[in-house]
Amino acid sequence: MTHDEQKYPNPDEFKPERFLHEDGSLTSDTMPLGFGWGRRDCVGQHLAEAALWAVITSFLATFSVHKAVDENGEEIPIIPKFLPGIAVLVDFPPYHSSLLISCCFSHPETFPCRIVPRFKNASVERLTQLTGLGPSESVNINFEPNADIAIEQL
Ligand code: HEM
Repeated sequence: MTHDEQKYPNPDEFKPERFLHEDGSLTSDTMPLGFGWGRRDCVGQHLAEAALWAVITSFLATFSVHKAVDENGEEIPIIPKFLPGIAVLVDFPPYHSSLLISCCFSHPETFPCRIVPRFKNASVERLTQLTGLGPSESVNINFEPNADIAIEQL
């Protein structure tokens, strides 16, 4: 269902822009299938979506992600490869019983990348605060969108 070519052309391609209008605003397609449907659908859906939104947007506001570079400074191309994995969903009586076992190419193979802070002169502690994952404290650092500092150099 999530690979319906009518709705999602080239469904195996990673294209987050599928879910954006031309002006960059989000479409109403929230792809809710992963949470089930009907009277036993996931009660944690809204919490899970809000938490993921907060984590991912905080991360992307703080860091940019780039291809890794080799010893000659050339970008290493990413060839997406996926590995099979098993997802099991079991539902118990008396409500209804079902067993779904899904085996598909669901896990991306690891690949090298470069995670670059968007802020100049920021320590790991300050960047952690900015993601909202560390202790909060007022921070005052220069915003520099193109700062090219690899995180391992901090
Ligand atoms: C990305 C995160 C999550 C995914 C993909 C997910 C997915 C699912 C799915 C597929 C079901 C079964 C729906 C069905 O039987 O049709 C389910 C049920 C459930 N989920 Fe989640 N879930 C997530 C996060 C959470 C969280 C954060 C909570 C709790 C805070 C939660 C609590 C539950 C509960 C209690 C049920 C059983 C509902 C029932 O049987 O009436 N889930 N979830």
